[in-house]
Amino acid sequence: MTKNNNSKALIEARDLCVDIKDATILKNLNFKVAAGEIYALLGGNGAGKSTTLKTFLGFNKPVSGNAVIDGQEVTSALDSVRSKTAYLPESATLYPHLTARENVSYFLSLADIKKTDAEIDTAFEKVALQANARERQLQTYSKGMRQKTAIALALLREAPIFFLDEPTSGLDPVAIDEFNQLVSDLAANGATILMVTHDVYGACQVADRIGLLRDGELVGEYEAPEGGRIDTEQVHIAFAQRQTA
Ligand SMILES: Nc1ncnc2c1ncn2[C@@H]1O[C@H](COP(=O)(O)OP(=O)(O)OP(=O)(O)O)[C@@H](O)[C@H]1O
Repeated sequence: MTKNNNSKALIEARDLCVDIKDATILKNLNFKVAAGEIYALLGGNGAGKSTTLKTFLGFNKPVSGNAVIDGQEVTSALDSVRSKTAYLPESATLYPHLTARENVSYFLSLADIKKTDAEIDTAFEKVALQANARERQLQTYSKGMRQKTAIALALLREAPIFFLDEPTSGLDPVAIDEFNQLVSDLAANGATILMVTHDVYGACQVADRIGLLRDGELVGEYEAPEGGRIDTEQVHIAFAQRQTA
């Protein structure tokens, strides 16, 4: 896999340093995610995954270095950057008492985006959200179905860049496979995806590249071979060593 070699970087950490309450959390973080690439930032508890995501979402201001999205520094071009990005938190922040269709329509109207019912149905079809579920309140949904709704919304917003926070935690194995397929399809259609996770196996299944994060530093990068996957055992060993080093 060499997607990243020729494509423009849409997500980039450049010598990124972030402090939280006087503690240095991210230490000179450098990585690039190319257009159409799936990059998994893998790390144990407290490694700095959420801090990295929050920095790219504009909630943390770097003390030095840059978080750059599509060539723009996040903190100085927040509105522009946010219009290009979709964020899927660990628990989707949609309204439980609204149906999937109502949720999507409501959030689109907030963003002043007009879509027809047919276009909304096309998005639901792309994420394989069954027709008979679309008019049900989200409080009756599984986590996998809520994620599908959130991704359908992102597709309708035409956001080309996705940030996924522990996307497969709490999903059963079938839902994980389905989700990974959906993420691969998104990337195949041009989406750029940064996911943070502590799931070595899941990251190796879906990512084009993995960055191993430990104690706020990138300590290794792994790339899938052309047409293949990143070797789970190699990453698992490195992950375990890094945890105990
Ligand atoms: N609001 C905060 N106040 C104090 N320390 C914080 C705060 N947020 C994060 N930290 C610290 O920053 C470090 C990185 O946390 P972060 O949440 O980014 O890690 P993570 O890799 O996402 O971990 P997890 O997998 O447990 O969610 C940790 O040591 C954490 O205690």
